[in-house]
Amino acid sequence: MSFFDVTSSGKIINRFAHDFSTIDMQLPFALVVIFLNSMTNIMQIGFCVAATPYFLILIVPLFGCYYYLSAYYLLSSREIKRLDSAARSPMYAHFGETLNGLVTIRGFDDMNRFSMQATLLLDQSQQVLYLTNTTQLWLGVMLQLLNSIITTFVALMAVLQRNSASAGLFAILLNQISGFMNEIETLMTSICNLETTIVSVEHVKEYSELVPEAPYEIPDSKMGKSWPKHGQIEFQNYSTRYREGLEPVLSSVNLSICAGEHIGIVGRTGAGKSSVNMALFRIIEATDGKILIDGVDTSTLGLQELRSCLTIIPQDPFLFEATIRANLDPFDQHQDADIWAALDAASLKQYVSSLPNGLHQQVNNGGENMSLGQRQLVNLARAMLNKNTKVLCLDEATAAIDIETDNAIQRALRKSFTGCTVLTIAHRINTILDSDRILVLERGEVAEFDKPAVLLANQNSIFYSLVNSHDD
Ligand SMILES: Nc1ncnc2c1ncn2[C@@H]1O[C@H](COP(=O)(O)OP(=O)(O)OP(=O)(O)O)[C@@H](O)[C@H]1O
Repeated sequence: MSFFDVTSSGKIINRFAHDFSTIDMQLPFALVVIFLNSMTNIMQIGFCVAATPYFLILIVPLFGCYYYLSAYYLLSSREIKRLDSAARSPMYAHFGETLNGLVTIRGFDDMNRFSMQATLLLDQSQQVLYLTNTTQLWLGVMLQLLNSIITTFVALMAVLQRNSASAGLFAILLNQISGFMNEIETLMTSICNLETTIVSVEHVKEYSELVPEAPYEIPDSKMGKSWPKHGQIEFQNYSTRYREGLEPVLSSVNLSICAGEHIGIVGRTGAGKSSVNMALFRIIEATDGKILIDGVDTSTLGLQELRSCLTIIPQDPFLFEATIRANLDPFDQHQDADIWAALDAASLKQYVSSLPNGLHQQVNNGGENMSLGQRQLVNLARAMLNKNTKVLCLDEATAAIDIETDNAIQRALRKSFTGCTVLTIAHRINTILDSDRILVLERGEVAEFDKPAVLLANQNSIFYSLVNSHDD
């Protein structure tokens, strides 16, 4: 995930669009042109040398000049290619962001600003094309200059050798030299193109060497489908951070959560509440210590095995571009009756029944055609369908829902997930007051962890002050 944190979407689109198209379309073409032109050049040089051995005198300085010119040209063209790639990324990123935010942009009547910015970014990316064309023109002019010098040299030789060589032979030689120059020019441009297209190969290679997540599957894993049986969670001296070089977001956390316990997690913004879920699902890996679920160290499991056994309703509800049914049951494992029951428990039955296509109503990309609250409820219903889960994480899952529906959902959650270990990050503190224990986090450390009544009895506790500040 740290890769996506630090890499813009425009940069990724650029790699998959521009760099791949360069490798697919230009690279093979450049290779073929280089091969064909080299063969033609060798034959032409052979012919010229056979016609007059004086041509050999020209070859060494000629290649010296070509070498110097191509090295000089390549220095700039390589950098220009990099600039070209860098100038395209903001354009792609802007385009993607505009598509995602179309509704908001139209809502704020800000179309002009976005279209002007798009034009500006397009212009900026085209400026580099101008540089590419001018450097190529420069190379063409220099090569033509060399061509004229050599042609003049051969013509001079023809005058000097007018008594010993035939005019016809020199006419053929001059003709060959002009052809040779054209071929050399194409060859050099192709070598330079090859060098610059290699930058795209470099880019793709860089991505192919990124360090991947931990293995999805561990061969011969002995966990089986019944794990976890109880849902007991233990953090042992656990520390983690989002990326190398950043401060830890959880430090030396020691917690023991019993099977079936309901834990409310509170703390100020940025205290590390969501990071607990990230750590449980191994979206971020431990820098120290470990997490045990039913006595099994989660770092020894395959990611697929671990994540499919836990259930989360995240802060940002995620919906696929598919029907409501496919969103609730992506692997088509449940009967319609179970899906309706889950929708009923999540207070969504009435809404889905009122839709023209019911369960088969299409959901737009990211759930754009639903309100945030409805998206959260669909996520909730999806979790409720997964009755076998033993660990449920709720990350401010009902933040966008009105209080009445929230209360109904809290009741439904308790009913649907009896016997499950539930970790709830609460937006409304009253929804976690009846938890078995409350975990208060402060700057990534466990500040308090006890029964709500015990924490509320202590007027100096952070939880006490949080509850009272909410009452205000
Ligand atoms: N993707 C990320 N990359 C780097 N740092 C991050 C990332 N996500 C969160 N953090 C940092 O980690 C710390 C803990 O964040 P976390 O989201 O766990 O806090 P939180 O208590 O859930 O906050 P909130 O109540 O606002 O959701 C914060 O300082 C935050 O800036």
